[in-house]
Amino acid sequence: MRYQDSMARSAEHLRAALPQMTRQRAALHPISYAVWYEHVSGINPALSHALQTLTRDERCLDEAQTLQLYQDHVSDFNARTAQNIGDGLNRVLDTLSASASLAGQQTAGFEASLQRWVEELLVEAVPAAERSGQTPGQIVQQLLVGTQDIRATLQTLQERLDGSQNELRLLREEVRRARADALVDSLTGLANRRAFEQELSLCAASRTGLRTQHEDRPAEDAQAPCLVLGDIDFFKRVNDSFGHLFGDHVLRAVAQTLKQVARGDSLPARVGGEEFALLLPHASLAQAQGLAEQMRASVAASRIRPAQAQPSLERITMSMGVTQMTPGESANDFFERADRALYASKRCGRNCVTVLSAEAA
Ligand SMILES: Nc1nc2c(ncn2[C@@H]2O[C@H](COP(=O)(O)OP(=O)(O)OP(=O)(O)O)[C@@H](O)[C@H]2O)c(=O)[nH]1
Repeated sequence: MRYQDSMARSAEHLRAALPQMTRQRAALHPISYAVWYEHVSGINPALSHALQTLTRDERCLDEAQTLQLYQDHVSDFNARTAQNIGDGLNRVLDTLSASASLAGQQTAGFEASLQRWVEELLVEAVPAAERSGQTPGQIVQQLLVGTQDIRATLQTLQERLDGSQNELRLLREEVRRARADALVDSLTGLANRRAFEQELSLCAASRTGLRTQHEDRPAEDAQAPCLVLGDIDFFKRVNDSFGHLFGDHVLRAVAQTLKQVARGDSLPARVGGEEFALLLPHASLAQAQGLAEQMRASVAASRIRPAQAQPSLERITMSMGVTQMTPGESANDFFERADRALYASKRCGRNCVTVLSAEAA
């Protein structure tokens, strides 16, 4: 077995790993848990060496580097085990928490028994004094001092257990936050690709079993999942001309616009470097097209500029693709059609919206 640490030791490693993991660009998920767990526990020197090289000079690991480290150095660590580490952490916490509380109860029980013994011993003290040659007062005194010592020790133990429980609560909170962070894009605060894919799968799952009445001609639906994909035009040029930091600023501004366009039940997400999505679980194609057009126009009308006026900067624009899921369609096919619609907009000169229905595809 690869991991032979006790539960207490595992919790210690995870506790050491979490703060380091949260400083990286890569989100927290079972693969990054696996990489950082192996590093902090010191069981994988080759991995530690590679990881330290990549994070030298305060550099942060991104998704691709984390995945590469995992593939290169955590070879016999399969995805299932990785998932177990994430889930297992909570089990470790539960067990530790239960042990701490049980020890607390046992301590209280022991203290009650001790009190009872002391009382019984006091009844026996006079005959015992006769045998030992000590006065009853001396024996009672010894018992009292001994009891106080034990009580003080128990008190210290109880305080330590309380402290541990507090630490466990904090650790649990960190894990909860880390889990939530794993679904959020750290640059824009939008749902990330993972969260988006989860939601997309749910949409597809909710439609399995549905079949079109006319198999050869999928009907448009007034309330089916629709997808709007948007990609910033010539973003490389923006980065190259005004720097990566300004590029990041543009990404945040576009994300903000997407949030404003999103409706109550829709999911705005950043699904790639400069690619965004708006997943609408229940909409008509015309409604999705309307939102895509609103998004395109808002970005084109916005005045996203670097701090110093840059007359050479053209306005930022986006190309958009829109489609609707057909009954029983896979998430992949649905996404690919939206992507084809988006690239049709790029080919048509950018800064426009293309709608591609399954019928037309
Ligand atoms: N600033 C910044 N740039 C990023 C980020 N992620 C990806 N990019 C950049 O996005 C650019 C994408 O460029 P391309 O895929 O060539 O596309 P484009 O220049 O937008 O051209 P078209 O899509 O064809 O209009 C690359 O320069 C990436 O480095 C990020 O998080 N921040």
